This record gives sequence, C-alpha cells and structure tokens, in this order.
Amino acid sequence: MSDIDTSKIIDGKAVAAKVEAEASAAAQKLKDNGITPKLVTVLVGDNPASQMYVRMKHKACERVGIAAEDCLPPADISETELLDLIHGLNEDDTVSSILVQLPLPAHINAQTIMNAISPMKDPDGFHPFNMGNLMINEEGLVPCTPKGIIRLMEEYNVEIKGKNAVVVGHSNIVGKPMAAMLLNRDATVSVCHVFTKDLKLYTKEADILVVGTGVKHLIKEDMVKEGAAVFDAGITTDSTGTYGDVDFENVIRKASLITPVPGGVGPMTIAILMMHVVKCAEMIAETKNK
Ligand SMILES: Nc1nc(=O)c2c([nH]1)NC[C@@H]1CN(c3ccc(C(=O)N[C@@H](CCC(=O)O)C(=O)O)cc3)C=[N+]21
Repeated sequence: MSDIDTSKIIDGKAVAAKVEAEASAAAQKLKDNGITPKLVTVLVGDNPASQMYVRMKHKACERVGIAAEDCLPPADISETELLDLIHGLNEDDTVSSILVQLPLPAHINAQTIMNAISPMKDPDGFHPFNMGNLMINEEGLVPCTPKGIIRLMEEYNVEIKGKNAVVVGHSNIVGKPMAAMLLNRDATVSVCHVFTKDLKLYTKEADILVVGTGVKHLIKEDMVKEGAAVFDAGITTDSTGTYGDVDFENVIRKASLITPVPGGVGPMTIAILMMHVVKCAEMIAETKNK
C-alpha cells in the first residue's frame, strides 16, 4: 500500500460533483422557465443491488434539484403490462426521463423494453435511435458509463486522437458504446471480450485501457503498458469487499492514470445520468416551443 503514487488516481467523485453542479445549474434555468426536469425510475422486482443503485440515482436527483419518482412493478409483471406502463410514461408531459433498471427478470426481453421508451426520454441512451446516432458520430443521449469515462479523459487531459485504445468487454451498455466514442475521437480501437484468444497481446499495446467485464481483477500488472491510462467500469462486491476488473494496487505501478473502484467510474455514471435527464427536459421544452 505504501508505494502507491496517489497523484495517478483519478478522482471520480470530484469530477462527478463538478458535473452534478453543471446539471444543477442547467436544471435551475429550466425551473426559472417553469419546467421541472423529472426522472421516473422503473424497478421490477426486489433485487437488493438494483434497489441500491436506484436509491443512489434518486439521491443524486435530490442533490441536483431534479424531481424523481419510483415505479415499482412486481417481479411477475408481464412484458405487455410493462410496455403499457412505459407507454403511459411516454405520454405523460410531466415526465422528462424514463429509466428502466437493468437487469430485468428473464421472462421480459430487455431490448423490447428499451425500444419502447421514447428516444427523447431515454437518459440511458439505450434506444436504437440514440445508439445509431452514436455510431454515426452524432452523440446525443449516449450510454452514461462510457460518456462518464470520456469526461474523465477530458478532465485529466488524456489525449485520444491517434492513440491505441483497447476496450475489454463488448456489452451494449459499456464496451460497444465506449468503442464508438473512442472511434468518434479518432483513436485506434480494439475491442476484446470473453472469446478473445490472447487478451494480454492487446492490452499490452493500450495507451488507453477501458475495462467493463464484471470479472474481478481480470487485468493484472503484466498486462498493462507502462504509462497507460486505465479506466475500470467493473464492480464486484463479495464478502471481502468491493473490487474492480483491474488489480488496482499492482496495475497502478504501470499506469500514468487509473480509476479506483469505488470512487472512479461509478459516480460519473450517475452524474452523467443527471446531465441527461436535464437534456431530455430541454429537448422536450424545445419541441413544445416549435
Ligand atoms: N437502466 C440502467 N442504467 C444504468 O445506468 C444501470 C443499470 N440499469 N443497471 C445497473 C448498472 C450499474 N450502475 C451503476 C451506477 C453507479 C455505480 C456507483 O456509483 N458505484 C459506486 C460504489 C457503489 C458500491 O460501493 O457498491 C462507486 O463505484 O464508487 C455503480 C453501478 C448503473 N447501471
């Protein structure tokens, strides 16, 4: 522990506080014009981890000055019933944003639900319209975790253009949108995943390494290039503690910058979500004025 160079540690909490202050100012502007941004979270069932995350999102709304409402359908709600609920929220002019907490129970197709949320009320950026715009470098509402990582790169002056960026994990919520954002900023991007034959071959060449797999301490010191900037979007909690996908205490020796878990990427996800809720409210206000 004693040989850790703390100047390399990215302070996700501090940047998140800055982003939340920006969201708060933008929310206040809307409120001065008679519009209160409002987030409705939809949490199906009673998964304790999901309950904690939703609670954190509501607390953030409170800090920022965004109205928040909790929708708690039972675990056995049918897909059709959930779709009806979302259609109702789409039609409700007082609702600026709809967040359906993932994972959903197995009998519900998550993408079918994401597709039903109005793309203008989609603070997660998971709707195919928003994902498609991301792919063509028209970033509007985009997934919050990769957007938060981009903001951290900006705050810490991590150059992206022309750099070797390696993304480990190819999920729709982290890896794929992260790769698109890095490509939009002219990095050379490799995407590795569970079927990659020789992970280290790629990670060793990364100037920028982003990891989002949910595999505790997947990335070891010998897999990282000297001077790399390392962003850890993984989080695993077990009886011994909370861990990222990166073996932080060892990898920090090689890295020039590194996000801790907790206190790195997680708080940014929530801060960007707040920004997006305000953005949704702004977009709805604009279409009303036309
Ligand atoms: N529709 C939807 N949107 C999401 O954005 C979404 C989701 N579903 N399902 C689950 C994942 C997970 N997620 C996190 C957000 C913040 C932290 C966070 O702030 N974590 C703290 C610590 C929490 C702890 O100590 O366990 C930190 O890293 O410092 C973590 C995880 C959003 N998700």
